[in-house]
Amino acid sequence: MPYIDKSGNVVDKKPGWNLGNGGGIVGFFASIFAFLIIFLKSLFGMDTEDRNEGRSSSSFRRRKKALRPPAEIERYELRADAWWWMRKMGSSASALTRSLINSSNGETQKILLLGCMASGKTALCRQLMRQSKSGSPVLEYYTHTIQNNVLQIWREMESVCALCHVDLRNYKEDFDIIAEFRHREHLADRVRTSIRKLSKSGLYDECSKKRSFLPLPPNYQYFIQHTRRIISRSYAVTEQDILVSYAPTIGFDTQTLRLGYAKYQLMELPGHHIFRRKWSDFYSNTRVLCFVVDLSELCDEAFYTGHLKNKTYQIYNQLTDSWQFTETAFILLFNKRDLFDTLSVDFDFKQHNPSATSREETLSRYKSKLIACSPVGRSYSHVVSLIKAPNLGNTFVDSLNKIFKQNKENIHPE
Ligand SMILES: Nc1nc2c(ncn2[C@@H]2O[C@H](COP(=O)(O)OP(=O)(O)OP(=O)(O)O)[C@@H](O)[C@H]2O)c(=O)[nH]1
Ligand SMILES: [Mg+2]
Repeated sequence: MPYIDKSGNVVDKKPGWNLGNGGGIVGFFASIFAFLIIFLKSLFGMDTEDRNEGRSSSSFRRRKKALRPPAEIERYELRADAWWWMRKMGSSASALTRSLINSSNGETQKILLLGCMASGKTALCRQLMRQSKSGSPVLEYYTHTIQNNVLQIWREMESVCALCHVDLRNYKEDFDIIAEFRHREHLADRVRTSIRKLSKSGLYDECSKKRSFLPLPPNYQYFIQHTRRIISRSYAVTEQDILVSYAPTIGFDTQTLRLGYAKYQLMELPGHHIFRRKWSDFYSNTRVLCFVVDLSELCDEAFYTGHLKNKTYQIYNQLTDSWQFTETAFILLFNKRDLFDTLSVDFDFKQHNPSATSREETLSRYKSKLIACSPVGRSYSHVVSLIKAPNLGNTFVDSLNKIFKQNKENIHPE
């Protein structure tokens, strides 16, 4: 269209950028793009508080930097992020759990794993991940953990020998060497030599003749039997080593579990009482709560008269009473059946409970007590040995299928 410029001449086009015929369209999209950038920046660059106070996103970034998590948390990307959210949101983790659940097109369901310390939550994750081939373990990390388990057992053997009145005078120097050693990345040669000497000494056999079960870290029989292989220079981690190893979970751990076409977010929280205070921050949006019970506690005097008395029951009872789990399905896993079978042979149940008729009866009474406080119609229970559970995947999936099928039927009644 002809256009008259400032000097009065008739020109073909309006002065400015010559964008051709498509200029209008490009300009239109450019302005939409710019608008989108500004909109997204205001959405993610500043939080509500910052927007209200009109602070710039750079001041927000500076604040975020000041809230950096400690180095040990930063090593795990997801944990660092979660840690930051917890701090930012005043310790409420609901945003994090929402983001976990909403990931992958809303298909991911959150499964919360809870239970007392060393009950077997990590073992459950390991088995499920292994059987579903959802991920592979970081072997280097496990080498360190497993060697540390062995080191710990031989350190504690010194006090076990004293307890069992076994003469250890010839090995005092070796016990001192391993007691002083701080295990960082590799075992020192002198430590390998001392542990090897102790494992050949026969001290363990003498102690186990005097007491059928020794006060040593979990699965000590396995580690004692495999000591020489595990401390050797050419040690290669095996799947069984990983399953029996123990390193208390710190913070929290999440894994994505794939079972068939379904995807689940497994979230394990540590069982130590210090961390249990923080459990409730992670309750929201839990579809399934899997509570792991350590059956070997039944063969411990502390279960009847000491610190373990009613502990697991009370924790589970509180969970089932929580308003945040009114729609949550419960899976109760009675774990360490193998250990219960071994320990219960020599354990005098009658001494602690005169009405106990047999070990099986004690076990079933304990199960009934916990099942009785589980919510009706949405609870499932299984007795398992998580370290020897070739069909765990199927058992677990069975319960999950029932839970999700029921949920579907409730949402879409036919
Ligand atoms: N014998 C036996 N040991 C088991 C079984 N399940 C777990 N364990 C062992 O018990 C120890 C503790 O298991 P974890 O799974 O790490 O315990 P956790 O509940 O995650 O403990 P925290 O992270 O401290 O809360 C490990 O050495 C496991 O190998 C089982 O069925 N039988
Ligand atoms: Mg754990």
